[in-house]
Amino acid sequence: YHMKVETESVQSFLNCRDDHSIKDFDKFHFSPRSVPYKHMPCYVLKMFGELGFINTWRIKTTTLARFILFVKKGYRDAPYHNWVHAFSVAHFAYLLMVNLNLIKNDYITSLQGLAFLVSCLCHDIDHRGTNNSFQTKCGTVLASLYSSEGSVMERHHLAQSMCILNTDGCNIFESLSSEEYSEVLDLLRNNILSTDLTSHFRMAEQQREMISAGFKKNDPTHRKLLLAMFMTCCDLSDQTKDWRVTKKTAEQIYDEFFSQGDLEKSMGTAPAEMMDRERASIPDLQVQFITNLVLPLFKNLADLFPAAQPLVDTIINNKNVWKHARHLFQEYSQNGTKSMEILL
Ligand SMILES: COc1ccc(Cl)c(-c2nnc3c(C)nc4ccc(C(=O)NCC(C)C)cc4n23)c1
Ligand SMILES: [Mg+2]
Ligand SMILES: [Zn+2]
Repeated sequence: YHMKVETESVQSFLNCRDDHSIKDFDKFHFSPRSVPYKHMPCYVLKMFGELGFINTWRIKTTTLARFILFVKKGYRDAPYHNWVHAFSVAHFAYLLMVNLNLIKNDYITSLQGLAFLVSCLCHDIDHRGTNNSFQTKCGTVLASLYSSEGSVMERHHLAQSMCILNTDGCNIFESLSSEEYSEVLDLLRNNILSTDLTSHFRMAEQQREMISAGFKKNDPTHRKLLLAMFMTCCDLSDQTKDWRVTKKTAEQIYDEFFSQGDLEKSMGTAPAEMMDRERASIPDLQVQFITNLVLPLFKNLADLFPAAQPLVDTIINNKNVWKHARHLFQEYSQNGTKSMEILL
């Protein structure tokens, strides 16, 4: 049996060498969700290689391959928070490093880049398709473990990531010195915890000030704020792709939200409006989310990196489609995601 698993997994890393069908893999407009599912592990390996991390940090390819497969296995098949989401988030980290030359222009060090890519890959491991307030409201096991510190799900994703690193043959950081090792774990912790949207709101103000005052490359606080900003950009990167991707993402997210709402109703608690398929208007919620969160975030990014301006333009286009969709939805208003079909 082990032979079968090993050969199958080795096979999954040979696919993308001869996959010439993928064009523009390193461009902002490329949708990582268009990569064939069975080629995704191989493309993760390719990203580590192209960013120079395998050589710089002396990572054994077999160890990296095994690590990637364990991370992939760590994701559940939730409608949105699954392995494909993790792959797309990691791909955007790769796009930022390649297109904004983050390491070459020493906005971040190579070690911070390595931790950034690994954090994105691991940031939602073992997500159950329910959010932090569900954990605390329903008193789940994860809430009993982490609710006193907040960011319940994010602490679980971090704990799961540490477990994988401590699994035989999966420690991709084994060749690092002890100080590099403790730094990379610290970065992993900060990066994964910063994907909690509610903590993003707290940092958004500081990020705004940092950008308008002028980013200082050797200011450790600026570095931390920048990495936190990058993590949220990657987590929301579906919004920077064309309408088809944005629409499909919304379908998956509200599929997950409405299932949580159904669960909360069956447990006798009233769900938030955005989780309630009877009350939520997806176009309205999306216009709000883009206006209040996505646009300010990517405008900050574009203020610091003008090469990111096309991302802002795409987000504005998508927001306008949602605005036009609003009246369409009212006309055909059915409940839940079914009415998404009317959007082309
Ligand atoms: C960065 O961490 C996360 C975690 C979970 C999710 Cl689902 C997302 C996420 N990724 N794409 C989306 C889109 C297109 N719409 C969303 C609408 C609402 C919310 C939400 O959680 N609102 C409550 C909060 C403001 C207190 C999240 C949404 N979202 C990001
Ligand atoms: Mg998350
Ligand atoms: Zn995520």
